[in-house]
Amino acid sequence: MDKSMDKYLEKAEVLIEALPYIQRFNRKIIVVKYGGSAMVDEELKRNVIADVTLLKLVGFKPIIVHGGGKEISKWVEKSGMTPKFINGLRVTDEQTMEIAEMVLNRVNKSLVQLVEQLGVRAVGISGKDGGLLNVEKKYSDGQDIGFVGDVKSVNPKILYDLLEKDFLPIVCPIGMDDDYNTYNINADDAACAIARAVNAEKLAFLTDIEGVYKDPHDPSTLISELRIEEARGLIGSGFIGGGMLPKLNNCIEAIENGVSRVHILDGRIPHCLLLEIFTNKGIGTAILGDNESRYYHENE
Ligand SMILES: Nc1ncnc2c1ncn2[C@@H]1O[C@H](COP(=O)(O)OP(=O)(O)O)[C@@H](O)[C@H]1O
Ligand SMILES: CC(=O)N[C@@H](CCC(=O)OP(=O)(O)O)C(=O)O
Repeated sequence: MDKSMDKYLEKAEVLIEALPYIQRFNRKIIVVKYGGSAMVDEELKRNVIADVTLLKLVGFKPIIVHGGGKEISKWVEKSGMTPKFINGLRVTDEQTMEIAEMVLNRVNKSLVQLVEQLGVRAVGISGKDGGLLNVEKKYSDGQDIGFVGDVKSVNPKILYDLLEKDFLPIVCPIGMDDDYNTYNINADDAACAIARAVNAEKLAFLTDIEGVYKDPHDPSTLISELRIEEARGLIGSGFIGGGMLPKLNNCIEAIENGVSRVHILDGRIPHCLLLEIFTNKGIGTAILGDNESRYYHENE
């Protein structure tokens, strides 16, 4: 055969490899938590949005829940304040809350714009819309951290309505309490609560590290499959720190509450979402229930 045909054959093989996954996830909800470095770099941002748009176009029902912590910190500093975090959560006074809401809404609409440019209808909402995220004030180890919300309940009706009308929902992590006060929610917490409420088939956290390491100082200890009990053990061992701690706790909570598979992916790798979903190998760390494998079986 003509040598020049090889690269086309390779492309065809990639598509064939994707076929069972396209069938498996047809009409299934996939929640993508988008944050960290992949949000700051414009090219990576376009890649992530292109991937999610492709998922939508091949028949999945993706929902994006985004962060924007780095952008919020930039504007907090521009306002002459110093960003402050306790256990990974932003200490959010009234002025910081105002900045966070403005920044997150702006980020939200910029993501809508990118999706729309690719020809898919997107709707950007916050947890305030349609009563999506109802919160109560959160304390961190008993400390008052201001307007930080703990998700108490999720009303997913607005998401189901948007999905039914074929929109791609894009959600920013702001919510209200019973008295209609505005709260800042950690985007991982918001994504986990939403994935649980809609019984998502998959929850993927795009972050700025390869996945979970047994030892964060040794990249050769990257974990490909992590079962809930092992994850608890790792947390107990003290090897999980920083923002990975709440992330992993959210992963455990999601699996225990009906989300089938949870993934921590390196958002710095172009098209990490497609590589995880459409290839037999998968990447990053998959967090699984006790009897699950990260690879799907023919008879599942
Ligand atoms: N065992 C570990 N494995 C992987 N990452 C870890 C581990 N312990 C701590 N971390 C830190 O957690 C960070 C990811 O959390 P975070 O910065 O909150 O992500 P994001 O901003 O995407 O939500 C990594 O960049 C890493 O520095
Ligand atoms: C309470 C709290 O910490 N809220 C976060 C919300 C944004 C976020 O989580 O953004 P990333 O996912 O990009 O980190 C914050 O203010 O930074």
